[in-house]
Amino acid sequence: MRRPVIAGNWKLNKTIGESLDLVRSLKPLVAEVTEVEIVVAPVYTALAAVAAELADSGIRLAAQNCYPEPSGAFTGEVSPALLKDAGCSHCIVGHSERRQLFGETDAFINAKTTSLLRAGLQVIFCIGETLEERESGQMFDVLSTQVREGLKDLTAQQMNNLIVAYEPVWAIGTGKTASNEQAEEAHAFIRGLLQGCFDQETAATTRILYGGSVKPDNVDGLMAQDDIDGTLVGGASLKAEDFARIVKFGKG
Ligand SMILES: O=C(CO)COP(=O)(O)O
Repeated sequence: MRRPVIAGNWKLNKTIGESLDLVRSLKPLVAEVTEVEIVVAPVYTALAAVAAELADSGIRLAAQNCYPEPSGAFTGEVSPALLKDAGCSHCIVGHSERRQLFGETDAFINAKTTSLLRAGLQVIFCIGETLEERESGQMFDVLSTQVREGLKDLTAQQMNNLIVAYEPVWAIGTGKTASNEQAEEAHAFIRGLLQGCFDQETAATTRILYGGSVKPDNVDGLMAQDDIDGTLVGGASLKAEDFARIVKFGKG
């Protein structure tokens, strides 16, 4: 049984005060939900304040990025241990915005993933193809490379602390969600890749989230798919009511 995960990636949005307002609104709306792992990812500067606000809730805290080195002359960077110190249990890596805007490679994402796992954090590992890659028939090759290179040298045991997020780049922030069938096809393929890289049990137990224009009105169909174990939500996670509805998927 894979426990569903609904994660909100707030990206570069919200002051500390606005972040606190959002979690204060969210907490009572999802207080009864126990069967879903709920995660929110504010900006770095709001992490510690949000962690304190979440202490009496089951909602978990993620960072949106990290740097793989533990300390040293890396101006402007934040290590996994410092994220843990700020109250994070999770960290997102490999988001397409970081791959595209900041030139992050699979090798760098692999270094971050390894470092986070060593520090005892849960990793939300993002992959996904662009529209051009999909339309030119490269989607499966792209996903395969991202999985193989990004998860290189990890053990099956480490995979217990890793969640994959499939986010087709063409569906992010565009309002164009992948159809249920398109998403399921990619998720089933990714599960097959995990079996090839690790073993059958790892493939069967790893949660694979879908991300890209997830909204209250499309989450139920996505979550009804066999290989979709949760969602990574951008825009709709910035409104407490919308995010709470997504957390309560399938309950109309
Ligand atoms: O990138 C995303 C989550 O990481 C998805 O963003 P949107 O839900 O705004 O499309």
